[in-house]
Amino acid sequence: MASLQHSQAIKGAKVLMVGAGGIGCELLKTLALSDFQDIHIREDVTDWLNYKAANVFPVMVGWVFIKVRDGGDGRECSYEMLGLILYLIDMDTIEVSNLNRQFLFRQSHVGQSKAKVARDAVLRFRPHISITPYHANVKDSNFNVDFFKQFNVILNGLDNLDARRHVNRLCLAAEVPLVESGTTGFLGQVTVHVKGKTECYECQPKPAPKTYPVCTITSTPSKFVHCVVWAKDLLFAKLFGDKNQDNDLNVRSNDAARSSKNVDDVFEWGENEDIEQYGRRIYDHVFGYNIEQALSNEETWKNRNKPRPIYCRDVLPDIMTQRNGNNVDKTDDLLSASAMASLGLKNPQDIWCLMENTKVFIEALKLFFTNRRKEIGNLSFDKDDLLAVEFVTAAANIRAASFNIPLQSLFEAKGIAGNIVHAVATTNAIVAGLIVIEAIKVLKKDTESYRMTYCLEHPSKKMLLMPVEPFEPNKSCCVCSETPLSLEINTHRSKLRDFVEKIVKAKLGMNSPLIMHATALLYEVGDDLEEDEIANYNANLEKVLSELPSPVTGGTMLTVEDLQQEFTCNIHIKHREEFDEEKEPDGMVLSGWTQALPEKKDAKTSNGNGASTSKSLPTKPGNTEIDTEVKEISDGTVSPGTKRKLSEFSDGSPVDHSSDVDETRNNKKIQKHDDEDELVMLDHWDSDMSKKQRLP
Ligand SMILES: Nc1ncnc2c1ncn2[C@@H]1O[C@H](COP(=O)(O)OP(=O)(O)OP(=O)(O)O)[C@@H](O)[C@H]1O
Ligand SMILES: [Zn+2]
Repeated sequence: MASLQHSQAIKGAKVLMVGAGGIGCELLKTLALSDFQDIHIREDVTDWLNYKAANVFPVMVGWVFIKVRDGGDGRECSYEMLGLILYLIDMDTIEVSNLNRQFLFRQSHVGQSKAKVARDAVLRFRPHISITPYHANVKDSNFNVDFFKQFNVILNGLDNLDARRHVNRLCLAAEVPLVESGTTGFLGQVTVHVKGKTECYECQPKPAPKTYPVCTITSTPSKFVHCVVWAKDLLFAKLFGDKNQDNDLNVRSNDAARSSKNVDDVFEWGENEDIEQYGRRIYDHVFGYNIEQALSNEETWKNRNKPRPIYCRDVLPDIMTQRNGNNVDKTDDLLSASAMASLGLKNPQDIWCLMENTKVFIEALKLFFTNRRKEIGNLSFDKDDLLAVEFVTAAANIRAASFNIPLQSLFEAKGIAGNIVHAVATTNAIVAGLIVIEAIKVLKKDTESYRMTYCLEHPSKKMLLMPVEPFEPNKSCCVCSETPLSLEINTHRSKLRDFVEKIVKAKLGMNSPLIMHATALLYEVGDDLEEDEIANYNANLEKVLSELPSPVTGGTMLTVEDLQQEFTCNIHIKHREEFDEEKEPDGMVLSGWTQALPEKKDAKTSNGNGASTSKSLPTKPGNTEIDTEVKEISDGTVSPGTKRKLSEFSDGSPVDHSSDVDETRNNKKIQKHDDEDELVMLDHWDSDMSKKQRLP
């Protein structure tokens, strides 16, 4: 399989891998094992592969290889490593949660750099390979365009849009090809991006994450996910997060008896208040009093089932320490870190009853306030923080009980709260194989054979993979073309800070922005700035646009630049007075697409190793056949974002996004910002792009 051509292409290649997580570890192993000279595989494996479909075979490099090594039947299996030079960047250390998903890591590695451990693990079976690990963020300034220029190809195994966009821009600036990848459960994809030849990673918009109207979260939940969003973004944030953050929870109580003297904010912990008392008071406020308040608004419940208020004393009359006994040994790390452990609840897949949820709620709150007091005020929900997950699960379940919504286990709630689609190791292995295949084509400069390949969940016609010829660059992409963007904004009300935070950083993904109006520099970030410059820029941040030293008004063209990313963007400003709070929560609307359909190309599809198949993809937009939408996969990876007809390739089942969770706060809808995974799109891209048919 590994032809001389392949070997020569790999020989001496200098490759940068970004990310040593689920895909990254597979990729590192597959890369290290890929450069074999000769391979004989067991017949049963060959049969299986032939049966499954020829196009699956090449992408199973890693998988097959392991099979061969494990179960060899005496046939020869030889390979020889050539001079592959690998650089590997990952900013993370290994956590317990990585162990069962990333096969290179062991318990003893917890706390160590992922990049270094991954390197060491691979060196054990490929000692001659050169792997340079960086325990660092790829957005650090030392990984600049010059750093990127030294590589023949960049391979991404990342899990968030922000880092992906950053790498995309550096690859464009350095003119180095990028092989991008992502998986979600059984779904996966690998795409190739070569400047000027194919679309860049940002040529196609990313579908907007699901958002929920504020009132659904605060008043009328109808699904468990609504309860989780409430528990995580409102209650958890209110109790343990930044006190200055806006929060839609009702913090006032007219019930003087229950709120004692804290009538202004019932969430304030009273000085002499026992922690369990405090927990019970919060419980009664959010699950009892607030529900009664909501019920008093008759109009809301005309066509809905009424919730029932729940008070702690009705579910759990006794003080918990008495019930548990005082036998909890607080010196035991686990008992003090987990409410479940402390209460003797073992199976995370069990669905707790209301009383158990109430106990977990009170116990988790107690543990936060007794053992993690210093963190309070700075916490944000982290799916890997067990105590936080326990608290959110319990709170979501109690709310669900109140609204007559079926309760869920901690395992389920964690998946929803953390926006987790459980990883499937085989998908990662397949995707890693696909990355290597595309990387080899890139190294061979075999442009014609590049394929974007999508792993489908439901194979049909014996195909698991859908390879598609890459698209040409999108002429209206603001990243790889110079098409200006347009921004509707109230120039008399919005401050420069709003523009920087909501547009330049959040939407354009710039790290170190510089903002210019004609020749006037309005804002800049950098280590080498003088103090007076910093003061000046800080003062500008607080000014409304029309009152800046060089006023920004309707008709102004702003230039925004990120020097590290070598990315420049012109933004045409349009003044607009009013914005719809629900639909345009940022109070500004950025648009960029000229709506032109990408140029048509011949509808060539092929199998993963370049041979073509007889299947062709749909030819007309608005095809009346049932389309399956292949879209953003939740860990920030992107599949076409447009409709493709998959019916010839799959059974047409839609991609399941049920676990995509979004947040709601600040009296408005906001987009999901999972700890790693932010999916952002420019306003109005979605509606138009969802109609586009990229395939000719
Ligand atoms: N900006 C960045 N710089 C360097 N590495 C990054 C950056 N952003 C993400 N990564 C790395 O990319 C990897 C993505 O891998 P993966 O999706 O498997 O996530 P994980 O954290 O390993 O697992 P999980 O998210 O399932 O807990 C992670 O190891 C993460 O540290
Ligand atoms: Zn582009």
